[in-house]
Amino acid sequence: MGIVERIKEIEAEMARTQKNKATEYHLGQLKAKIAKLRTQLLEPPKGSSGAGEGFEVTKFGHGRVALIGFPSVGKSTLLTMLTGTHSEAASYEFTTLTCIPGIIHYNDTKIQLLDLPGIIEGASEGKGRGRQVIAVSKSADIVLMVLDASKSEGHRQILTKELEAVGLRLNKRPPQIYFKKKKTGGISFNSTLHLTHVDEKLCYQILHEYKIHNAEVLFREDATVDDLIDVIEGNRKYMKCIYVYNKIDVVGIDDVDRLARQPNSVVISCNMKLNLDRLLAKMWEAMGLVRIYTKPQGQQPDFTDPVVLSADRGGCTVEDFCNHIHRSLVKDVKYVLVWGTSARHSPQHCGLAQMLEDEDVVQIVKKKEKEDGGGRGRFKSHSNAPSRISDREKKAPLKT
Ligand SMILES: Nc1nc2c(ncn2[C@@H]2O[C@H](COP(=O)(O)OP(=O)(O)OP(=O)(O)O)[C@@H](O)[C@H]2O)c(=O)[nH]1
Ligand SMILES: [K+]
Ligand SMILES: [Mg+2]
Repeated sequence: MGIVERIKEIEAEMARTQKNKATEYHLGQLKAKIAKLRTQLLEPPKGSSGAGEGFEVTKFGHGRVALIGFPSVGKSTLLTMLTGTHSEAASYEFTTLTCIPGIIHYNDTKIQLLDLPGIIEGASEGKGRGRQVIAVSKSADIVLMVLDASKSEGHRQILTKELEAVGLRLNKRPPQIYFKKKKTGGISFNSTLHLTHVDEKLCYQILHEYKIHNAEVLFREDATVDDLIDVIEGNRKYMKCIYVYNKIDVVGIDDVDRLARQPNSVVISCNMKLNLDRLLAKMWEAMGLVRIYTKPQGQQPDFTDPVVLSADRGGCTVEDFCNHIHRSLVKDVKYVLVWGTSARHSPQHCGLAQMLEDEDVVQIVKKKEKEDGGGRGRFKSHSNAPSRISDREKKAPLKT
């Protein structure tokens, strides 16, 4: 019997089982069985390479965003509008059959946007090109779930379920459970607060299902069986997702208003170019990118080509900034001067551990060089010491 049939059979058994104190252990065990089967389903078929033909797109730019949604919601239309790339759009379903990348130029950065084939219910079990589409979306930094505003009820839940079935967790953070497998010593189960979903016995059952007999488990929140399974599986990806309700030109204003008020949601119309800038701003915020402008010694900062760091990938300390410029730079750095919101005063002498913030200006002072214009106090004499520069001012050359 195939894995998918096995999963269906267990789900049917769970649906038939009365939910009560006595059966919760059995149900918990069935959930673990399904999670294990789903992980097996995810393993790429023996000998296959990654996501399959037409889906191997190399990463490019400062971040990656994947367009996920049912067929004909407007994904390709949106990519064509936001990037210089044309992706075929048409009213029939499955117009797009491969992954088509475009580049969004935004805030001095390049963000790779991926158009993908529409996915349908059952995608996680391999329906259509679901498995490849979802594999590519897992490689992105954030997901834009594109929905047809005129018929999105239920679609959002279905898509969320399909993505969760392959280990994606949208707009969630990892459960606060400390879990460590041990060589010996049996299972130690502790919690820092009263638990209402999981008790020691259920935890043992779940661990037993994974043939784990020695482990340390500490619940730091009132987590559920699903949370515990997620922690044991350890292969979940926690991603931000923006719900993009497209085609609001064919929807009543009160429905549009209701959709717009939902968290992590944006309402747009590609056809009427409505609200696309708001979508870009929400996307930018979700990406959490940090632009650092370099200021060469004795010169003005270069505002055209920032070093772009990301809190999710690598981090935003002065050290990350130096490593981004080149690996061997860190050892020559005596300290750096920072202007901007992360500095208490401008410029501030900082070390490698200083966390940088978006639009900071950084000047590196190397060990052998002396500082620009003498000591800290004397630097003040340059009235043009850059502080937080607004976009407008950036355009006009700083007075020297
Ligand atoms: N009314 C309206 N129609 C739109 C809008 N955006 C796209 N469409 C239409 O919706 C249809 C589907 O658009 P596509 O961009 O092909 O949708 P898709 O999600 O890429 O479709 P697949 O590639 O098949 O998954 C096309 O006829 C578009 O012209 C919109 O804002 N309003
Ligand atoms: K289409
Ligand atoms: Mg398309």
